[in-house]
Amino acid sequence: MTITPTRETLDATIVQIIGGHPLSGRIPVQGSKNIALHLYAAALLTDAPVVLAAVPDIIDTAVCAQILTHTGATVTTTGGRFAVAPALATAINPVIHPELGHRVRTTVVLAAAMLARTGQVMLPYPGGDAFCPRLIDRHLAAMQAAGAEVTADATGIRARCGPRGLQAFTVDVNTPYGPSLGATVTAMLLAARARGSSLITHPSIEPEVTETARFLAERGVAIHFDEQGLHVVGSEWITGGGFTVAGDRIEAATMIMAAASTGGNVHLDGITLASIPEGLTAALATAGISLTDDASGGIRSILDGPLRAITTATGPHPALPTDTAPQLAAMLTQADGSSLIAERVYPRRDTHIKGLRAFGAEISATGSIIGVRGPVRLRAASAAAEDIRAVTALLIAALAAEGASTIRGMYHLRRGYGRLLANLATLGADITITSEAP
Ligand SMILES: CC(=O)N[C@H]1[C@@H](OP(=O)(O)OP(=O)(O)OC[C@H]2O[C@@H](n3ccc(=O)[nH]c3=O)[C@H](O)[C@@H]2O)O[C@H](CO)[C@@H](O)[C@@H]1O
Ligand SMILES: C=C(OP(=O)(O)O)C(=O)O
Repeated sequence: MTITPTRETLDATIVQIIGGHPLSGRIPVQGSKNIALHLYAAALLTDAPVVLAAVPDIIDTAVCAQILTHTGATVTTTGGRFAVAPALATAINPVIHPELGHRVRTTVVLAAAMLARTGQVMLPYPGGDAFCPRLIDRHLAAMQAAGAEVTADATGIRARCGPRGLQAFTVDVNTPYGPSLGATVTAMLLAARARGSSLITHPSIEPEVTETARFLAERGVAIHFDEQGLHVVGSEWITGGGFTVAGDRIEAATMIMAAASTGGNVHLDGITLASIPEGLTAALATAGISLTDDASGGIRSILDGPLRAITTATGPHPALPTDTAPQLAAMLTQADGSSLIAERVYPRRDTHIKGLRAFGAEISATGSIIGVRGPVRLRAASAAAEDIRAVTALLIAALAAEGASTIRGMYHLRRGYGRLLANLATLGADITITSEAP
């Protein structure tokens, strides 16, 4: 199956940036990558067609759409609208396409939806960014708790329920790094179809979880959070209808930090301050960037002088999102003083460091603590990265550096950002996209 532009085309793409121009202006924020991907899985649970609006035009949504098609669902994507009509339970092909499933992180969540609909599923090991081992034991524990027998071998995982189908269950989705976002959604989708009332303890409260819960609740699933956890009463019929994907808080953070790294401010449409996690707002405020809701819609970033060094830590929502830490490190190369970012969601997430050093950044990793010394006058460089947020960290460094830099790794960028380069150009970035000769 071919997703366009192809991986080969994107791997051969080189982005040249002539840095040193302050970025300012007004641009739209896309629908959230990670919320959309979990809603694609939730849509597989429904008994009537679903239309998702504001889906981002990225590789991961295209891959997930093809995974859904492979299960027998009818899907169409037009201009940010994703329409899906799942196959009847008896006609679902309970196999996640091995190659496609190995490309995205939500494979195991999609598999949970198929298990919930058909009582069985086969899936490859999930993909997504490979910055460190990313365990799925809590997802599999939820499947087992719901009554499935789960077996795994080198090629993938198989889960199968007995003749009684899914039963109500209790599962704990906590991990040594905090509640698992993905496993909370996996458990929630299983519970939405299990017979009886289930309890998910220590649930994640990331927007991916609360938006998927809202999607299910609007479709008739009884679901609520209390001090015990997340309660879900299984439903025999889950209706369809429309739902809008919330704005991408990680893309918003990326644009704010890119602009601030060049001394500029942005006005972002399609998102409000309520969608920005408190930990992110606080970290930006300490660095000298305040965010406000604008009367005309969207949010504005306002830099109150030279950037300042900060000490901060990533963590589960509403703390600073781990998916913004690489971009933050790039921005802090321009801040006055020594900054520290403690990574608390993944034991190591430091794939951006090597590339940032190529620009002359003074950056170190000691265990899970990233140290950045600034302000450094970055020099133009050629650099590549192999995951979404590491690539955006390099783009930020190139925008702040004097002269012409080249960045590679556009497959990873397009996995999560639909129009980032075009938006940066709108803000005044000097960007040329070329392709390496074959
Ligand atoms: C597609 C998507 O939405 N991806 C996001 C999702 O990933 P994802 O859902 O994979 O992240 P999790 O919240 O599950 O993982 C967080 C931490 O828990 C550990 N863990 C997770 C599951 C498990 O069964 N056992 C276990 O130990 C992981 O190794 C990791 O250290 O949340 C991450 C944390 O906010 C984000 O960085 C990703 O962008
Ligand atoms: C790590 C990320 O995504 P994924 O989980 O899809 O790899 C991310 O969005 O930063």
